[in-house]
Amino acid sequence: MARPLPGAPAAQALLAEAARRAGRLAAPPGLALVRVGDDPASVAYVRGKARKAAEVGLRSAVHALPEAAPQAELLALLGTLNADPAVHGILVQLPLPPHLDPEPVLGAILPEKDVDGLHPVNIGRLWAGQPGLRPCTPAGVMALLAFYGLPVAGQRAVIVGRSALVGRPLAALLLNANATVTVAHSRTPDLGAVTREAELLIVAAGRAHLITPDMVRPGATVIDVGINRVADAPGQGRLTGDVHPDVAAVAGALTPVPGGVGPMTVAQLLMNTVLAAEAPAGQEGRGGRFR
Ligand SMILES: Nc1nc2c(c(=O)[nH]1)N[C@@H](CN(C=O)c1ccc(C(=O)N[C@@H](CCC(=O)O)C(=O)O)cc1)CN2
Repeated sequence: MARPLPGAPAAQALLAEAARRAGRLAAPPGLALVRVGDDPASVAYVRGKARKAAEVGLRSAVHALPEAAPQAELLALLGTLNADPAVHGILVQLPLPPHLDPEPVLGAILPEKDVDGLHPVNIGRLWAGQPGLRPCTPAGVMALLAFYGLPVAGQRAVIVGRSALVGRPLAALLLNANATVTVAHSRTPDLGAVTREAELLIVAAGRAHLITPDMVRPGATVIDVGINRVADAPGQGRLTGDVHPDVAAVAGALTPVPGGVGPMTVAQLLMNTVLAAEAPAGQEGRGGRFR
């Protein structure tokens, strides 16, 4: 059976490190959490981020705009937060309502306050192998692998999924860590032939149980980033990953869903906020602290 890789102890270690470093600063790092609309999942995620921020000694504020807020109102809020020296990190919870275009919104956040790592400057720095703030879930996956002492350098890594939030930045992080990386996606023919090559298989496709045991190389490390709500139980439904539970019989190590990568996303956000607060303004590219 695969070695289970629960996220809680790894997230706890990252949160403890964030708390230790936040405590060394002259003032608590400030995090602005921006939410538009009342999507229940987004409300819950933002609430969870604010709660964890308080636990590690960060100062956070939630800015909730109504569902119909125009783009100009959101951009004006981001301008105010950019100009506030007590705000070190700004996060706009995704997805935005359909009338809002995420590209100019994410691009309006100052790169040095972009604790989600989604500003084009930070994406460019990531792909150039330069210091910068990194997207939270992919950086959380790297932290999870490091916590469990799982090798990355020299590994044949396959990512299933090419989203801007997970698949693409994770490919850059793995490359920067000297893995040999393949990105597969919904139009990859014979997906199983590609995933069976992987010593390190990371799945962020958003399709419940897409990866079955026959698609996994025996002994592979499998990281399941999928969070799918399946309506096979009364009430809200049950959460399950992109990886079929039977993969545990083939893989060498496997993250659970829930309780795997999810908690790392929030922990990494708070670490990114501490990194942003540590870097003196304008020095984030040279100081090397965002690496
Ligand atoms: N601006 C951003 N928006 C979104 C991001 C992001 O990184 N930045 N990621 C996701 C949502 N997300 C954080 O925002 C997130 C998702 C899941 C979890 C988590 O801990 N999941 C738990 C299960 C929770 C549940 O019961 O629903 C788990 O996997 O164990 C945390 C954060 C999209 N939006």
